[in-house]
Amino acid sequence: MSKSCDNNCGACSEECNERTSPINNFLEKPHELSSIKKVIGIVSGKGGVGKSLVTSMLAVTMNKRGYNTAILDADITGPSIPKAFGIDKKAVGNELGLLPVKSKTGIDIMSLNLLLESDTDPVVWRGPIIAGTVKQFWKDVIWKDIDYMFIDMPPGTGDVPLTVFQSIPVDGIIVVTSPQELVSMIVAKAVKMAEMMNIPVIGLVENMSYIKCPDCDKKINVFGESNIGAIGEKHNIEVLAKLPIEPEIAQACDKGMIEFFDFNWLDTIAEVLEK
Ligand SMILES: Nc1ncnc2c1ncn2[C@@H]1O[C@H](COP(=O)(O)OP(=O)(O)OP(=O)(O)O)[C@@H](O)[C@H]1O
Repeated sequence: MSKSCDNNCGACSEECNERTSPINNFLEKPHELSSIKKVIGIVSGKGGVGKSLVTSMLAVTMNKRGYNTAILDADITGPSIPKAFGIDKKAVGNELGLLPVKSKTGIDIMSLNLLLESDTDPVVWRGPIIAGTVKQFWKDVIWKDIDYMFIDMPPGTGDVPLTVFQSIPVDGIIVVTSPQELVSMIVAKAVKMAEMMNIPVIGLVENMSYIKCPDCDKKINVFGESNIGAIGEKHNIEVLAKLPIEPEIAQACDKGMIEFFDFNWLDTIAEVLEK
């Protein structure tokens, strides 16, 4: 029994001998026509560190390896996935459910921007509506024969990520950080949240880790020496990738060409996922 036990088993997630009622299970079933083998959440402690970019690149990496891949864009108020893939057509539905839009290389994508009339319309919604929309992307969209689904999570550890973790059976999370963040605190928070939700942390990705000198190929740590390795060790989590600051990445995203950008930074993650 936990030291702080107040005998309210209904509101507690700890398994113990004194438990009087089962742990609450808020998991939602996917659409009956969906088939999704693995669900990976991409999280970050704050916005703008490259979470959507890593989500897109992971989907591209797995798709190139021959897997049926999908992206559920749960970043409802800042959906940037359709732009990176240059998708301008809208998602449509039929009497059975909503259909994801296929990218040029065949990645299934659902994002609020694929449903809004104009992708510049702001989403001024309260938390429960946003969380409800994410649940609908899971329950009402027909995700056919998906080997790997990547969820671009909203940044932070607030209400919406919590609902996503409770309602979607996430197999593991990948934490994206950047060196200028308060990495140690951010990673600790993400790891603790994952522990509370019983979700394994697959590994860490350090984005904007360095720039490569165009003349001599030397790696320059713009934000100083990274201590992501030590932080990973402290929490027993592997650092799976370090991405450089690369203007061509930003350009590929801006032009909607991320699928055709040549990179291999995430191959280690692909191998871990395949295992
Ligand atoms: N390594 C990089 N090199 C160059 N540009 C990058 C890199 N990582 C991200 N960017 C650019 O930075 C911007 C923000 O990235 P992104 O949208 O992936 O962040 P995010 O963490 O998902 O943000 P938010 O959660 O606020 O939506 C994008 O324009 C992206 O193209």
